[in-house]
Amino acid sequence: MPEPIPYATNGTLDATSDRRGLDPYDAVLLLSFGGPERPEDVVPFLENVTRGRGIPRERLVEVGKHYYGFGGKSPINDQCRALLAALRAELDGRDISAPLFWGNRNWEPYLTDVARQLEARGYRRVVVLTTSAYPSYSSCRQYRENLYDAFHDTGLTVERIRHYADTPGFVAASVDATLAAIEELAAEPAVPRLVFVTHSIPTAMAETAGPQPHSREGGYVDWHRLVAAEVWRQVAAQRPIAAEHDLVYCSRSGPPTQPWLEPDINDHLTALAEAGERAVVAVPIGFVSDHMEVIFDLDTEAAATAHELGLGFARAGTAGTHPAFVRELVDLLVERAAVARGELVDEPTIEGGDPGRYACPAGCCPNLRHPDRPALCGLPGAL
Ligand SMILES: CC1=C(CCC(=O)O)c2cc3nc(cc4[nH]c(cc5[nH]c(cc1n2)c(C)c5CCC(=O)O)c(CCC(=O)O)c4C)C(CCC(=O)O)=C3C
Ligand SMILES: [Fe+2]
Repeated sequence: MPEPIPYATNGTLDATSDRRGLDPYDAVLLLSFGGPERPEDVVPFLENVTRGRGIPRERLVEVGKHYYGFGGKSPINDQCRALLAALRAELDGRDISAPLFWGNRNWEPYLTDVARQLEARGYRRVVVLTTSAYPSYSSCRQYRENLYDAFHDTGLTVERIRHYADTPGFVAASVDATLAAIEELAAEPAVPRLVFVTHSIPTAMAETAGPQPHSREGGYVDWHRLVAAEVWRQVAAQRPIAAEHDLVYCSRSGPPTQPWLEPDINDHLTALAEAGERAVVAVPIGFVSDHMEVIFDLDTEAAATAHELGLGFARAGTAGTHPAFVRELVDLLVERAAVARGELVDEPTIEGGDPGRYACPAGCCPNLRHPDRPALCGLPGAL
């Protein structure tokens, strides 16, 4: 027997074993960002993430401190393990025995290693779901480039589910989490204002994000605005909240000369306090789990800013392993398999949502530095 593949969720290790339910796929792959597990991992992890990305050294020192402040361990890998367990249970509950594997772009278990293991075991066709819900270079094409790097010299076919931020299950998880955060502010006399938060990206990346048509702000921002408005609408139907809501950003990096999406959450909290707002709920719709950006940029930094300003502050959870989200992801896998079999499918989204793409058109979310870098999961012949 060859070595077992780490992180196979059901012990089914070769492609000829039982793999019912997602035909024609013989395996599912959860693809995530990765994060350090111990202090010695922090520097090599940051080097992996930022190789060739032009991030100033001071920013790296600063981000390293965020990790060391949490013992050198990011929560993201444990969150992936929890998501794998939840997905396995949901798949089993639907009698889908296709094996589920896990690989990361920037840390162990590395995607490249998993790709080789799958090839060695005779897998042929894999469906991928990423822990990244929106279109943009950083949140979509960069994952597709890394899939190319890992799989292009294997015999495997790799396909992926569509973008899922605007699906009912992702939104339901965020609505529940926002209601829970509002409860935490119950002692505040003022009605809270919902401040939606996502990862800032360079404006040049934002303006070219996502398939056409999109507004001048680009597909990344458009998708967030739609999701934010829908979460606000569903929460407002159940609790008194402020009529206005906002979309703001965290985790800016890059050189100061390069424009990134604004406002930063800390600046925005200051502006809200000055305008007389008394309480806010930060809703991190841009993230799928409570990883380092969430526990540092929001729970540590933004919470401290709010405290200094005398602003009531609570942070809603991310989708994580919320049952509605886990069910949605499995629905999307089942839907993707039906598409691969050539069947017609519904593509559920929230009102006004874009169903996203199974395969990206040419030039979608372009790599602005290296436009010719190959990527998987595109339309045939499209770069
Ligand atoms: C859109 C987006 C998401 C959301 C979508 C998705 O989830 O994919 C995301 C997620 C994440 N980003 C993460 C970590 C980092 N991102 C960095 C740098 C960057 N992120 C960018 C964008 C995004 N990033 C960009 C444009 C850069 C600049 C450099 C470049 O152009 O590539 C850096 C370098 C240092 C810094 O500058 O901050 C680090 C350490 C972690 C792991 C957290 C953990 O460990 O718990 C996660 C989930
Ligand atoms: Fe990032």
